[in-house]
Amino acid sequence: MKVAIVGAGWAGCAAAVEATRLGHHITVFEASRTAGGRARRVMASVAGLPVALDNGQHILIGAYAETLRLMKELGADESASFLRLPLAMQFPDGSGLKLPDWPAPLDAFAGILTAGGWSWADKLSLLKVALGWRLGGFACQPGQSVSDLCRGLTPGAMASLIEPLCVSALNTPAERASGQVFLRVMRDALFAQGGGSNLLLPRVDLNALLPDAALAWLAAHGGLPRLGVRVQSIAPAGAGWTVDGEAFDRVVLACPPNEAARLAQGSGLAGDALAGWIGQARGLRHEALTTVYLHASEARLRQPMLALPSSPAEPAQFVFDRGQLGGPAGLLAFVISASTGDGATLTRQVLAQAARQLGLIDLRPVQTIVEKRATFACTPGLQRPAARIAEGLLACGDYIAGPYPATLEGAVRSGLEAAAQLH
Ligand SMILES: O=c1ccn([C@@H]2O[C@H](COP(=O)(O)OP(=O)(O)O[C@H]3O[C@@H]([C@H](O)CO)[C@H](O)[C@H]3O)[C@@H](O)[C@H]2O)c(=O)[nH]1
Repeated sequence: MKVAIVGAGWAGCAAAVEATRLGHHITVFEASRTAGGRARRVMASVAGLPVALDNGQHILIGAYAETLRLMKELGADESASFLRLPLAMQFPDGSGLKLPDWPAPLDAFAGILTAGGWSWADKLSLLKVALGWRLGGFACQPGQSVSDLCRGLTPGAMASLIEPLCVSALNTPAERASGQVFLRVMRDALFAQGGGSNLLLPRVDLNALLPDAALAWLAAHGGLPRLGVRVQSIAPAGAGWTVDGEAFDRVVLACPPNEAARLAQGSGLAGDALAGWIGQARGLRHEALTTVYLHASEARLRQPMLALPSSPAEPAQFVFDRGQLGGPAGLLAFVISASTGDGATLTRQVLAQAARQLGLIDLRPVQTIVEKRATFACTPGLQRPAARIAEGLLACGDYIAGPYPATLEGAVRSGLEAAAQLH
């Protein structure tokens, strides 16, 4: 079939590659001049030299099987692309969780028992709550928040593990984050088999991880990536659809939910199902994510990634040493998940946080990137739109109904699923 894919973020790239592999003829329409969407390369300059940053620091975990499989299929070498480490969430003073390289779930239990800086009350409360989640099959009521799930935990265990894990994985603070989705992440991150809990820290920029290879693969397999083309309208036409007047058998909307809703609404189709889909897509709330890049040539962290104690005045929850991850020495990426406020204020706050918590007083701002609609707010009981919008019209993206929060794996899986539904 002749298929149009609107959007070349990670979901659109996955859909396009998989659909081509299944024998369809693909045209990708991407509004921007580059692929990657909300997980893309941004060029900057450090000490007068060009350097590739990311619009947001991302990490993957070993359980992201579909993303890793697709990257491999596109020719990526995992060890060149990522630094793979056992799961650790350690703070600058060395406190926090570090899993030994043991089989799950022994690694998680041993990691909790040996965590530095935690009191016995913290450890026992975590073991008890984690055991309860495991015995309950990592399930809870849809309306429960992460804070609801953690009522038995000490404030120390909340502050040093659950809150940073929750805000980094769901980009939503624990008190308003979905307990169901969080438990799925915990199951995969802390109790997965075969290296599933490993952290995969990118050594290359986000475009080099997947989107560039996907577009090159598509071009080599007869696909037509059209960059810099923002689709204005789609419309049903016989058994198929048109995209800006051009005929296709099927259309996959791989653009963000508000844009997918714009195109679906403008298609002229009517009906309760379509109105319901548009309502759900437009009803999603979003969370921002800010990455503050700072540099000082002699700055080096004790580990490539550290958790940071955070508060409204010291907003970064994590810092990554890009110098240990293939970037220039001394380049640090401070991540503020679920961020609020403007870039200038956040940069000032992070400079002060880095000086106080890391003793780094010579850091200079490189670039601050505020992604205002970085992810959907992953709240309890959230009804996410389905992949099928109407006959012959599908959607994919990190926001489509699925077990994961807004992650690269969620986006990729949704793209693969849309391709599988093309019949
Ligand atoms: O009219 C339009 C509007 C937008 N686009 C392009 O669509 C692309 C959408 O990609 P993206 O927003 O990146 O969404 P996707 O679901 O593929 O993947 C994201 O999920 C997150 C994940 O949640 C972790 O943060 C990840 O960052 C992304 O991979 C985009 O390129 C728009 O320019 C269009 O073509 N036409």
